[in-house]
Amino acid sequence: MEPVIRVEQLHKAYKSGFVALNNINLNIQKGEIFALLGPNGAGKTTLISIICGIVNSSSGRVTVGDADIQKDYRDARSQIGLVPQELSLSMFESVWATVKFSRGLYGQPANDTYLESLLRKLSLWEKRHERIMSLSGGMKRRVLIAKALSHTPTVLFLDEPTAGVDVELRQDMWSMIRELRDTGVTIILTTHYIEEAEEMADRIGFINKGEIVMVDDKAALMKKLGRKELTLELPAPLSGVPESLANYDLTLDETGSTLRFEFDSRDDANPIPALLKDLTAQGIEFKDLHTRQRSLEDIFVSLVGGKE
Ligand SMILES: Nc1ncnc2c1ncn2[C@@H]1O[C@H](COP(=O)(O)OP(=O)(O)OP(=O)(O)O)[C@@H](O)[C@H]1O
Repeated sequence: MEPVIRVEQLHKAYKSGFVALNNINLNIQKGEIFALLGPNGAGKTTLISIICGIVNSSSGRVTVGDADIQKDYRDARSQIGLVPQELSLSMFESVWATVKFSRGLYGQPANDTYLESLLRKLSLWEKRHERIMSLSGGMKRRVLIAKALSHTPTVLFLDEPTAGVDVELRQDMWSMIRELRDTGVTIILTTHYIEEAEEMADRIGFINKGEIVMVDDKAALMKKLGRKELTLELPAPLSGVPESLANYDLTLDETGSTLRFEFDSRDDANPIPALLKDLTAQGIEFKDLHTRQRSLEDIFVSLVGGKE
């Protein structure tokens, strides 16, 4: 797949001197749903604001398609739709007028046929004559998406699309975003809900303190999530993992008293009995043991944990 967005060595220091982005490199593939996951203040909004041309970078390069966001600003911007975090709508306007006006802002010729199909796709067509103020919160969010897509962009950014929305509306947003992707729009969403990234994304990028700490396919992450960890508390510390146990994925903590064993819980054969037998044969005893499933949250915490 070819990248539709390329971010190279992107650096952002705000006027205060605060470094919000530290040499970010990232490619977004055409047609994917990419979730940018990170805690509050990680730099998610700064990153998408730079790509969308709202905030200037300190250094580095971003291209959308073949357009450089600084040199070919208009071209780059015309390929992007942005759904901001806050509801930013004129409450007295009708749905139709709002969406039509947005398209005009991009200097695009009127295309009522396209706007009709867009409003139908977002289940807004029946509401087109209603004023924004009379719509429910969910419908207002749909109007924001319609505005962002009014100039036929190929890439849609959604900044925290379901922050503060109830469970039902969240499910609704998720299926709508999937439908948009199925029509060929590349989707980039920021979220601090791990569940949202897990549910929606083809790929997930973890950002923390202005750095991309990992980018991976969701499938690869789920494989890691399929892993279980067995922890054995030993009565007497070991100086190292014995050679004869090298074929097990074992790690010893720094005290030598906790032995951890990672294994794939989806394998039919459970490796724990064999390991315990081999430990006994080595004369290694344990006073306690427990297992736990690795979660996306564990992976995230282990990635960002050392950076406090
Ligand atoms: N205009 C600004 N001047 C100085 N610092 C800023 C400015 N805008 C953002 N920051 C700081 O940059 C860091 C990254 O902010 P950003 O909004 O990009 O994070 P975020 O990951 O989107 O967080 P959230 O999930 O809370 O929206 C934060 O520490 C923030 O305080």
